[in-house]
Amino acid sequence: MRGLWTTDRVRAAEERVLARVPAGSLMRRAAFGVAVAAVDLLDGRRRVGLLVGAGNNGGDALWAGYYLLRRGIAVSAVLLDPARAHAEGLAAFRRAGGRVVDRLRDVDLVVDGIVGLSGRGPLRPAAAEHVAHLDAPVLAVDSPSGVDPDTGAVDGPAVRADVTVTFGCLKPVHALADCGEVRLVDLGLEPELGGPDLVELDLADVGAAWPVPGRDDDKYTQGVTGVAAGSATYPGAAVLATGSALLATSGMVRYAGAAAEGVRAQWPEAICTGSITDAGRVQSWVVGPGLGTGLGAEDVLRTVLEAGVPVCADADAITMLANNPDLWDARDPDTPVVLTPHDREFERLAGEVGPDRVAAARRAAGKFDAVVLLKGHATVVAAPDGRVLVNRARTSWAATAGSGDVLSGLIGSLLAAGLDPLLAAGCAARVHVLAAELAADGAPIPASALLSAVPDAIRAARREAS
Ligand SMILES: NC(=O)C1=CN([C@@H]2O[C@H](COP(=O)(O)OP(=O)(O)OC[C@H]3O[C@@H](n4cnc5c(N)ncnc54)[C@H](OP(=O)(O)O)[C@@H]3O)[C@@H](O)[C@H]2O)[C@@H](O)CC1
Ligand SMILES: Nc1ncnc2c1ncn2[C@@H]1O[C@H](COP(=O)(O)OP(=O)(O)O)[C@@H](O)[C@H]1O
Ligand SMILES: [K+]
Repeated sequence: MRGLWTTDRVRAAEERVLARVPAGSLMRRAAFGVAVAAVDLLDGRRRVGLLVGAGNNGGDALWAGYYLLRRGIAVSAVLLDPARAHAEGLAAFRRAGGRVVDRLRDVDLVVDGIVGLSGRGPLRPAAAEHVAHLDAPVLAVDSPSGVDPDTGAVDGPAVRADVTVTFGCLKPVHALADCGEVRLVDLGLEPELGGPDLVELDLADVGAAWPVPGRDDDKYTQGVTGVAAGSATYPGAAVLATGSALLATSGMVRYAGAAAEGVRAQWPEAICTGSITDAGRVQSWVVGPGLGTGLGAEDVLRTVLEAGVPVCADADAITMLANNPDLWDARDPDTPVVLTPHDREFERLAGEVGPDRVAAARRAAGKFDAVVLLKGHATVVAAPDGRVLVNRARTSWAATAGSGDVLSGLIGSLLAAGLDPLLAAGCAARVHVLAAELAADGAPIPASALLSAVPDAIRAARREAS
């Protein structure tokens, strides 16, 4: 489990540490870490260019330049705002033989010290101009400049980093945006930070939490998942959601709906019925994928919300809740609900997502007293109590029709097994991403292939945990 802290929390912790350590020592430690990473990336090559902004991020870069110069590496620096360049860092850089230049030329590595924790908005034109012409690998100091450190939002020119060296702790940008490989330099900040603002689950956490049958378990004790999905028009969604529930845990899966025949043909082990009213007892419901939004579908959603078991509401269920908020009245207030919108569904339900996806998911989770899993390359899962899990995909192969149906089945099965709804959604998202990666292995895949890779992904997670 990796914690991530927002910049205001980092600053507060830094202030407390700075009060008891010699001035400049934190910056030099940070810069030394940058220099070590730079040497590693240079792999024997010897020319480094620094892009130096107006604040301490630029100071880090200049001090890193100083350490590199002392190792015999040639370092040149562009000062984007010469009058405000970090004075001690610049003096040390010059003393060690560093050259200040107008433009970086013929370098093997670029160190991005344009802006860090105080960065807001895209790169300003002068900085953007330098970044646009880079052709060497980039090491970002603390965070890639132009990417918002608290939200990961990119709204214009930004640095694309191959490696990011950050200090003290991870910040939201490191989980929400592409920072290349992220390396953390210890500054002794940890004891001053308090609980994290966001958490990223490791595969081992997921493996440890994933339910597996014990000695005394049978098909009922592990939780029965109910799937109310699909329609005559969209039977595929039912097949995928039921299948993923079946592959995720060894408990029973019941399917209720108009796609019963198709589901039965594909999954003989699923207990299928044409109507929700005679579905039998379940410990969770997945509702929505391919269900439609007509009156019959509304009745299904109402029945599921009234059932008093945890519900994963996806796709058409979200649209129905957005169009007809009275449907919420059917829900017993103690029933946990996990909503899994993509951006357009989110907008229907709770307004525009905006650049701060974590804030948006938190807002909706509070509003609906539900866990909200906001889909995307970085998936954000927010609980009504403010806890947030983030899960960034390393590839985008999951961006294929039907892959959301697989995700909802995974969540439903974990809810049936009794996992905390936030953890259920977070674990499902992690396994979903891994299944997509394993299935794709470099080539596009349909959602059914992603589904087939779910057992391999769970196996990999459980191996990490053992
Ligand atoms: N605190 C500590 O103990 C330690 C801190 N450390 C380091 O300090 C860094 C934070 O430094 P910081 O607070 O001085 O600001 P920083 O991020 O360098 O920004 C500088 C100025 O840039 C400008 N600017 C803003 N947006 C911009 C944009 N889009 N494009 C271009 N320019 C933009 C804006 O200036 P403005 O022109 O708006 O006045 C802003 O004030 C932190 O990330 C870490 O690297 C480490 O040494 C470890 C110890
Ligand atoms: N660019 C992307 N990178 C990684 N994963 C993505 C990307 N775009 C979408 N996904 C994932 O793919 C799934 C798509 O779900 P959804 O939009 O509901 O599709 P569908 O309704 O067709 O099943 C989600 O889990 C989402 O997080
Ligand atoms: K930077």
